[in-house]
Amino acid sequence: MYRVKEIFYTLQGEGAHAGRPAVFCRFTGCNLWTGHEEHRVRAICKFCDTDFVGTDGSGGGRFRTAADLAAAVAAFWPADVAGGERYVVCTGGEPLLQLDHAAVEALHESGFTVAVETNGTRAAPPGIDWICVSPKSTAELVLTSGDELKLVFPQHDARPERYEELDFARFSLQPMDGPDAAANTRLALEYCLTNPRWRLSLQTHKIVGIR
Ligand SMILES: C[S@@+](CC[C@H](N)C(=O)[O-])C[C@H]1O[C@@H](n2cnc3c(N)ncnc32)[C@H](O)[C@@H]1O
Ligand SMILES: Nc1nc2[nH]cc(C(=O)O)c2c(=O)[nH]1
Ligand code: SF4
Ligand SMILES: [Mg+2]
Repeated sequence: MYRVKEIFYTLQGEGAHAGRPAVFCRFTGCNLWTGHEEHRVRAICKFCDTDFVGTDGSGGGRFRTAADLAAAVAAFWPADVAGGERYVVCTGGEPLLQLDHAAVEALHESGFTVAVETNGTRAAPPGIDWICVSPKSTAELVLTSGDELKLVFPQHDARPERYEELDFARFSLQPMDGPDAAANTRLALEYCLTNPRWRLSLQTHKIVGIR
């Protein structure tokens, strides 16, 4: 059984694939925060910008099999668009609590290239086409290689230097959204200017006002 908060079609807003049309499949639940505001101060990850509780979002639900999940995702890829690769971003919550090899295979069989946004604390099933790891605070990192390491910045207990020798093809620094978003954007861009292995990742979907 897969529990999904919401499924929607939009542009990938962040990181190396920003601007790319994608179906987002947001899985319910996370191992670093319950998702309830009253627990945020005690959570390992305290700055989450996302509601991942329940299965009540648009396109959300409980899907019994991998084929059911893939069919639900495929229903959001517009039928009337020509060209381009079908692309799905599995996120959450923490997608690697639920995404397994069967789901990845079923998504491939439905014609999708499969990307994942993960906090990196759980192993990934084989076959994922793009793994973006976003380390959080003191949480132990299990996924130490992948396609992109996208660090939310600044985190006093998760500094960029700790990750920059890991085996990732791309290093992205994403300003922490919240009350200090403007100052954090300034800090992130200044860090990239002085540490050119890192590239600035803006949450462009928020800038243009889409999901
Ligand atoms: C909501 S998370 C879900 C996927 C996974 N649990 C993770 O943390 O990577 C999706 C992306 O949003 C980023 N994110 C969450 N809260 C943020 C915030 N306040 N500012 C900037 N990025 C944030 C995460 O670091 C991650 O890259
Ligand atoms: N447009 C858009 N791009 C995104 N990239 C990562 C997101 C996420 O919440 O995982 C996200 C999101 O929520 N919306
Ligand atoms: S790990 Fe990801 S989903 Fe979980 S609380 Fe942090 S940002 Fe949100
Ligand atoms: Mg988001």
